[in-house]
Amino acid sequence: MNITIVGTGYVGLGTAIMLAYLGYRVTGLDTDLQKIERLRAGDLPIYEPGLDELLRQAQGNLTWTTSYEESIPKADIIFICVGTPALPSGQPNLTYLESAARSVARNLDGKTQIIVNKSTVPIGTADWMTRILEEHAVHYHTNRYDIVSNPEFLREGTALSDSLYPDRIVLGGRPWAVARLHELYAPLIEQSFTPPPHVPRPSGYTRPAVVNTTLTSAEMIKYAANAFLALKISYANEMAGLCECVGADIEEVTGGIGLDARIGTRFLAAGAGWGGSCFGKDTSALVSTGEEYGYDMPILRAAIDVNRRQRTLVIEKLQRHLRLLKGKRVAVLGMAFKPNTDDLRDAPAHDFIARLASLGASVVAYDPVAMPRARQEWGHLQYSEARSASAALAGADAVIIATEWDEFRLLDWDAAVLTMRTRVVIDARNLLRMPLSVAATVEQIGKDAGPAPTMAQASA
Ligand SMILES: NC(=O)c1ccc[n+]([C@@H]2O[C@H](COP(=O)([O-])OP(=O)(O)OC[C@H]3O[C@@H](n4cnc5c(N)ncnc54)[C@H](O)[C@@H]3O)[C@@H](O)[C@H]2O)c1
Ligand SMILES: O=c1ccn([C@@H]2O[C@H](COP(=O)(O)OP(=O)(O)O[C@H]3O[C@H](CO)[C@@H](O)[C@H](O)[C@H]3O)[C@@H](O)[C@H]2O)c(=O)[nH]1
Repeated sequence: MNITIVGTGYVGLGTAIMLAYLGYRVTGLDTDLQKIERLRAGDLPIYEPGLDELLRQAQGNLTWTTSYEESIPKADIIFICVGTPALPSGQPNLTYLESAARSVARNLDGKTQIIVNKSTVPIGTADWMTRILEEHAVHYHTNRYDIVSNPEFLREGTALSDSLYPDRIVLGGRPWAVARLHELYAPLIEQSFTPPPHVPRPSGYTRPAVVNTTLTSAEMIKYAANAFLALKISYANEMAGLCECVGADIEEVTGGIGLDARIGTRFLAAGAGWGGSCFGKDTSALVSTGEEYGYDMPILRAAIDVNRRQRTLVIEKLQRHLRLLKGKRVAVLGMAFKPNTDDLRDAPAHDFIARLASLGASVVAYDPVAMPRARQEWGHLQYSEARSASAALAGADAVIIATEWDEFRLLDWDAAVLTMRTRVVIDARNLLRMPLSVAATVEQIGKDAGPAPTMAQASA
C-alpha cells in the first residue's frame, strides 16, 4: 500500500514515520519547502523523544515532497494531518484543510483511493470535504473515493508510544473504506510488528480496541475526549484552590480519589493548567459548535475559565511574596507547554513572561529544548535567555517553575536557591519534593501556602 501524509507537523510526522516503520511506503507532503528540505536531509524539524531514531530505522520507506501532483495519484490512502488552529472567535481555522482537500481532489486519479482525516476537525467536516471532492476532483466517483475519520490521540512527548500502542483506533465511515483502514492498521491491531528497541511495548499492553462509528461520531469522539481530559485537569485545579483554603494537600486528595477505578489517577495533576495546541482550541471549538446550535455548554465554559484563572494565580502568588514586581529579576524555568517537546503553542510560560514584563520585572528564561524555537516565535516577548536552570536562578528575586522537565527535578535546589537574591520559588507544576534543606519560600499549587520549614525545623 502507498500512503501519502499531507501535513508533516507533529501528527503528520509521527504518523508517517510510524507507518514507514511498519513497512509501508510513505510519502510525506508539506507546502513548507524548508521543512521538506530538512526532512530530506534527515533532520527533524520538531523535537520528539525517539523520533530521530525511528526515522533512521524507517528511512528507506520514506519520501518527502511538496508536490501534490507527484504524490497523490499513486497513493492508495491519503492522510490529512494539516493544522486546524483556533480563530479569535474560538472556531477552528479550516483554511489549511480546505486548501489541502482541494489539492488532493484535483490530483485523485480514478483508482480506489481513501482520504483519511487525522486532523481534529469540526463535526460535519467530512460531509463538507466530500462536497469539495465532488467539486474539484477530475475523476470523482462516489464508489471509488471515500473519506474516513480517524482521529489522532497521540500526546506530544510520548507520540511514538501512543502511536504504536494506542488504547483505541477510531474509524468513522462507510464499511468498505473502514475495511481498508483495518487492513492498513492490521500490524497495530494484531501487534504483530517487532517493537523498536527504544519504544518497547508497555508492560501489560495487549492490543488496541477498534471502534467503528459513523463519520460524525468519530469527529465527536475526538472533541469529547479532549474536553473531558481538559475538564478533569480543571476539576483538579479547582479542588487545589479549595485545598489551599482549608489546608489540605491536593496530591493527597487526588491520590485518594484516583484509587477509585471509576475516577483514575491520570490527568489530575494540579498546577499552571493545560496548554498546548489541542485542549484550548478544542474546548473552544466545542463551545462554538454548541453555540451554533443554540446549545449552552456551562461545564466546558467553566473548565476554560478555571484554566485561565490558574495562570493568573501563579503571578498573584508571586506578587504576594515580592509585592512590587517592578525592577525585580524573575527566572522562568520551562517554556514548552509540557516536558519532552519544543512546542510553545499556548504555553503557560508565554503568559507568565508577558505578564511579568508588563509589570516591570526583568525576566530570565531557560528551557532544555525550546529556546531556539522561542527565539523564532516569541520575538514579541521581553526576556533574556539563561544557559542553564542554575544560571537562571543566580541573582534572581524569584523563580517560577512553568514546565516539569526532569532536568528541573534533578537540579540541586538547595544549592541553586542559595544563589538567589531572595529565595522565592513558585512551583507551578508541583515538581519539588519538600522540604528544601535551606530556608526558602516555596509556593506550590493546592498545598498549604507559606514559608516551607527547613529540614532542621521539620525534624525538630
Ligand atoms: N499536536 C498534537 O499533539 C495533536 C494530536 C492529535 C491531533 N492533533 C490534530 O492534528 C492536526 C495537526 O496538528 P499538528 O500539531 O501536527 O499541526 P502542525 O501545525 O504542527 O502541522 C501542520 C502542518 O501542515 C502543513 N500544511 C498546512 N497547510 C498545508 C497544505 N495545504 N498542504 C500540505 N501541508 C500543509 C504545515 O506546513 C505544517 O507542517 C490538528 O488538527 C490538531 O488538532 C494534534
Ligand atoms: O494532569 C495533568 C495532565 C496534563 N496537564 C497539562 O495539560 C496539557 C496537555 O497535556 P497532554 O494531554 O499530555 O499533551 P497534548 O500533547 O496536548 O495531548 C492532548 O491533546 C492531543 C491533541 O488533540 C491529544 O491527541 C491527546 O490525547 C491529549 O492528551 C499540558 O499543558 C500539561 O501540562 C496538566 O496540567 N495536568
